[in-house]
Amino acid sequence: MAVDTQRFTLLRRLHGVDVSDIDLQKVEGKGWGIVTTEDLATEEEDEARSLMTIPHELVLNTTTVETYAKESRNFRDLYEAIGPKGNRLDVLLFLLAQLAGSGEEVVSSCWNDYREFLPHEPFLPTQWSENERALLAGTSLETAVHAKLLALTGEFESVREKSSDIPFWNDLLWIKKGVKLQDWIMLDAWYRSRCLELPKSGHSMVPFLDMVNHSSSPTAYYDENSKEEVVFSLRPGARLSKGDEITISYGNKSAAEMLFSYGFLDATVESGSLVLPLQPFPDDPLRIAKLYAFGEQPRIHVSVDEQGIPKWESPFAYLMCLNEEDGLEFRLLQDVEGNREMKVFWQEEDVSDKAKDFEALIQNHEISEVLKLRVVTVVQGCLQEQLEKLEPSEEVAALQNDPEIAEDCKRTATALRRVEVAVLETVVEELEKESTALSSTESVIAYLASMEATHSDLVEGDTSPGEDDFS
Ligand SMILES: C[S@@+](CC[C@H](N)C(=O)[O-])C[C@H]1O[C@@H](n2cnc3c(N)ncnc32)[C@H](O)[C@@H]1O
Repeated sequence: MAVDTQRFTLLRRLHGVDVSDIDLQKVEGKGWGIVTTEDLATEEEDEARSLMTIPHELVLNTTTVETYAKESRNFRDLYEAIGPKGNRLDVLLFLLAQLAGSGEEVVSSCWNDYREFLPHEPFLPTQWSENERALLAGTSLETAVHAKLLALTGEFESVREKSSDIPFWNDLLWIKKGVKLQDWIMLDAWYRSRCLELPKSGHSMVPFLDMVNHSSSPTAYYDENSKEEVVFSLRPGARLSKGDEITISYGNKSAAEMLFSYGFLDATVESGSLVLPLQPFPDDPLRIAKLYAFGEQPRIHVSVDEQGIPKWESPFAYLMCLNEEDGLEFRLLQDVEGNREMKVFWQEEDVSDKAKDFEALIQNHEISEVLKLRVVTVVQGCLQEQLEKLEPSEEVAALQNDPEIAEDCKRTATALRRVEVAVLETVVEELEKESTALSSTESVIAYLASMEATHSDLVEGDTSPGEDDFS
């Protein structure tokens, strides 16, 4: 048995983690993984067969960090100085304290020792070098990774500034340990790639369970029992031979999300999806009101399922393509106390709580097909623009041949580009069909004819372009 796995076993026993018929092992291309030490089989109707039970005390989330802050005065100083908090930031602070190894007061649970089993080499795109990240140009990850790095830099600066006022942490983190932005990015990568959603404890990091790799056809799952222990069990109907890897599902995520959060693409998945940002028309006088009423970042979701069926969805595109002549109106109403509130009206009806439902709201409009055609055209234009961006530039082609760049980054970036192009091309084709069908409806033909007539009247009557020529 390798020294690493012996140490892992010791640590597991020391912290009361029970296992049966499984062990830790290196798995080709995946780092560590969990494998069976016996042939294992369950029938569909069998009771769940437990493979590992992890005590609740080892679960790391905001509750455990809060408890820990009560016990450790030094950590409490740090914890109270940094805010606002949330599960992720709390856990990152805890891991930062562990990373700094701040002595007796900040040694807790198993995380101090467990850290050595976590990946220290870069594996997420946020950890890639600048040139490696440039390989993502044109993919939906390009802006996501850039935005995440900006956010991480801001967060790190804020932690540094606030902790520098506390002599203990200033000395330990910034003088003795010389913690760098890259360390903070690594802590974020650990959290993102190892955080699970437990049914009772919520988003948590769970040591030992976090050694299980992902598969789209998983053989195991996790749960919490009545003692809030985390139980890792074989799925009903699973059949494994001795030495086979046991896997769970990390969720049904797009290729970009998998690469962003876990650093790999699942080559066995035939379906694909992606999310693109959508901007309102820059010259739309209602654009600010529309963004405000919509209440979240406008996006286009596109996907192609295992059967090759394309789908697209963009609630904002419907709102974006409507204007006052169609019956859309924003009113600022004031209550008796003088508070002002913006309300959205559609054909005189208050639809303020339905700003994401315009696809349904336009159904009964007399020119609903015209309105739908506008949306289809806008979405199609955005997808086509993204397809152009996905054409590998000369710079990307040169980076693909650069021996300094990790092969893994080249491979995954190329695979992501291929998946996104395939999804976009299929959805654009579908939109083309929808556009053709809508363009041949009577209402669209009549509408376009009336537009043309109005245009000709204007041109005929307009002999001298003057101050009113806005063309
Ligand atoms: C929760 S950890 C699993 C344990 C991990 N293999 C390790 O060595 O620590 C998640 C990470 O495992 C790797 N991983 C999990 N499933 C994988 C898969 N199907 N293919 C490639 N890598 C995988 C990725 O690096 C991912 O970020």
